Amino acid sequence: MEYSLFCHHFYALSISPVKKKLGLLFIMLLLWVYMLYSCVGYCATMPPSLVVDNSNNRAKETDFLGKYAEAESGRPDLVMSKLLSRPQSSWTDVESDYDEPTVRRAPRDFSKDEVDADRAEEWDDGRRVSPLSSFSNGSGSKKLPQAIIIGVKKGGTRALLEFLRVHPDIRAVGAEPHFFDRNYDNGLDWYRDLMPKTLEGQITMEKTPSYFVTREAPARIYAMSRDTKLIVVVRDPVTRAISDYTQTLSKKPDIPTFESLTFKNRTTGLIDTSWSAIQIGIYAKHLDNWLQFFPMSQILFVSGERLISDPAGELGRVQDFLGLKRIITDKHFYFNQTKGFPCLKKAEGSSKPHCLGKTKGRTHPNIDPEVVQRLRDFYRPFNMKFYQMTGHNFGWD
Ligand SMILES: Nc1ncnc2c1ncn2[C@@H]1O[C@H](COP(=O)(O)OS(=O)(=O)O)[C@@H](OP(=O)(O)O)[C@H]1O
Repeated sequence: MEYSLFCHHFYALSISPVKKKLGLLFIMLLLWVYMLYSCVGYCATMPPSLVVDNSNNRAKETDFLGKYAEAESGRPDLVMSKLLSRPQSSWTDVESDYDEPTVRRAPRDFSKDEVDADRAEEWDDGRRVSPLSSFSNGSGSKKLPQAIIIGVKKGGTRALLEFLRVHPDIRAVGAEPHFFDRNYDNGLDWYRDLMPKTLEGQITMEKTPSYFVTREAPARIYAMSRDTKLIVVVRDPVTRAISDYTQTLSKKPDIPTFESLTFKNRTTGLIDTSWSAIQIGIYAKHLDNWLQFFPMSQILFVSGERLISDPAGELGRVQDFLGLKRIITDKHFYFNQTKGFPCLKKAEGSSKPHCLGKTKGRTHPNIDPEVVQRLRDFYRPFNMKFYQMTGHNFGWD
């Protein structure tokens, strides 16, 4: 009897309007908390706006430069003049996506404004960080990068960064900051703010392939930290040039043929070295610029070809160079027949296989073999010099 009375009361209470409202409120609260949670997570993964008021940063930067010049009593004038000069690419205007209106552009440069779109697509490839992982990213602090992939454009830099991100001791910014070429005036605080948070012992990284051909980049990186480790992914300069051209062609189908752009004068066979696609591949010249500031031991050259044929092997060298345990091994890769490239079995922050996007691994147009041969002849002495400088034969000849 008592039992049935209790049951009756309990039943009445459990379906009472008050209980129902409370239940509804509780669900709404849960939903609200989840939405807030998601929003925080999303915001935490957004890169800070590239358009900032940098007046404050500028002051800090000047202060930093002053301190730097004092400390660098060896060659402060050289460093200061390099640091304070306007960004320019080495040699002539090598990087085509540079959009500073005061900087002269190479006359036959067709790739203006195209590169970031390419990279943004690659970065925003559906592997958005979940709210949960954003919360786990809450600890730690943002640091300036200790290692940077400085080049080369179309070398395989995105593949290398995406592979490295699998390592638990590497945290990298996905988008290209272009700090040491285009955004230097924004100051180091701006740059640091772009970086993901890291815990003690984790390495912060970024990649901006145009640094390798930017005259001011070595001095500026040196000024940030002379201990910065530099990584350059190099690829056969002829294939690299064709890859570069293919990218431009995909955005601007009306540009002249590769063959006509290659020569200043087709009859004399004079190569147009003012064309950025050609100029970037003269690695020895650009490297010279870096060696004014960094010892060879601080620069690692990754073979773009081997990054495709043996990604684990190249990643092993990179992990050693960064002083990290070899965690990324051949177990992390599989060869995707459809893509025609190695892909990750599990990408960072995901349990799914991951190949790079469609802007990586494009089909190249057929180029007149005579022109290809002429380019091979053109690059040979520069390649030899580069092999000598690096002590490594990349086998392009
Ligand atoms: N695993 C994997 N998947 C896809 N693509 C790969 C991979 N490894 C290297 N590559 C080569 O990377 C080339 C693009 O180089 P980058 O990422 O340095 O280009 S960019 O400068 O950032 O635009 C790209 O050049 P193209 O083949 O000419 O498109 C690829 O050949």
